[in-house]
Amino acid sequence: MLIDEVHVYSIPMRTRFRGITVREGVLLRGPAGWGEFCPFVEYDDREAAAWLATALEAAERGWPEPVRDRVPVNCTVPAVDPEEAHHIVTSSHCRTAKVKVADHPGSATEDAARVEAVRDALGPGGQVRVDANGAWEVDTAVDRIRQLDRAAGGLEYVEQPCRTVEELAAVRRRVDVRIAADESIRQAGDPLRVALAGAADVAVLKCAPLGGVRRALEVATAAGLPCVVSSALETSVGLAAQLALAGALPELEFACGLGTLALLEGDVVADPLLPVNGELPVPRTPPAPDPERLAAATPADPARTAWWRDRLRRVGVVRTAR
Ligand SMILES: O=C(O)CCC(=O)C1=CC=C[C@@H](O)[C@@H]1C(=O)O
Ligand SMILES: [Mg+2]
Repeated sequence: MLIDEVHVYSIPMRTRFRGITVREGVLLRGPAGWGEFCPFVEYDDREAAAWLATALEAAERGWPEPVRDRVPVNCTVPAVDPEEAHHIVTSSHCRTAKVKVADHPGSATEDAARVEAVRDALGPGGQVRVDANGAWEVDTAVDRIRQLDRAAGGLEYVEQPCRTVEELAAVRRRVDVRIAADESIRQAGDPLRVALAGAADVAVLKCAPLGGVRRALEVATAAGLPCVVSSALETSVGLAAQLALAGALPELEFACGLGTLALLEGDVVADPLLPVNGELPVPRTPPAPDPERLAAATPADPARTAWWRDRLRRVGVVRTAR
């Protein structure tokens, strides 16, 4: 590795999201700039290796040329009450909102109320999409999608309603709403399977778990579906890589899930990648961390810094051994 500087960060989330209340990771500096290594803590070293490849691509090599310089983004609405959902959407100024649903068993009524509030906040011209993170069985998915489609006055798409590709295909045959595959793309190892199985209308790409911008562009070509780039809850350093991917995709039909910095209580750069009028710029190079913000984001517990440094070392070994 050509890395000459490493910083561990820890930033609280504004609202619990994906079961997480604090986001942690490592920032690496190499000859091309800064990269972010932030696999979720439960991932093993093999899975984390793709995240390191993404960080090293940014730090050591840089990204391919973009074909656009701005990307429309959605705001992300966690599993919060309708009032808070309304507030998140209006304060984001985004024209598309992604709403988390199926957060816990028995959430159907709350989900519908949240989606109604989001539609109210957006008005008739906005787009509402939902993400169930694979929580439903096929019959439940069909019922819930119909119910949420009514609550939204029309859904743009539903992301990962069920866990498997076969279930997605079965749901897709029974509902009119588009199906987007997220976990099925990044965990299947064979993104073509999603398209061939007729399982999805949209592919959600996250460059961190796919192993970098170039690798994610190959996945986009292989999938042959319209793509949406979505974040992995990075700081602005990692978000820049996701924006490089969104900027380099030949076609971009939908808003991307890259408005997630608003979910964090802080950031590590002086000019955070927060959407303005529902858009983010496509950076040519990663932004450099700001020393004061970096210092403020240093973990209070030195054991967390040691844990991340050790993880980085282990994953570096796994990656080199491949
Ligand atoms: O797509 C978005 O609007 C935001 C990103 C987002 O929803 C996610 C980021 C990271 C982990 C995932 O559980 C989650 C997702 O399921 O898409
Ligand atoms: Mg998702």
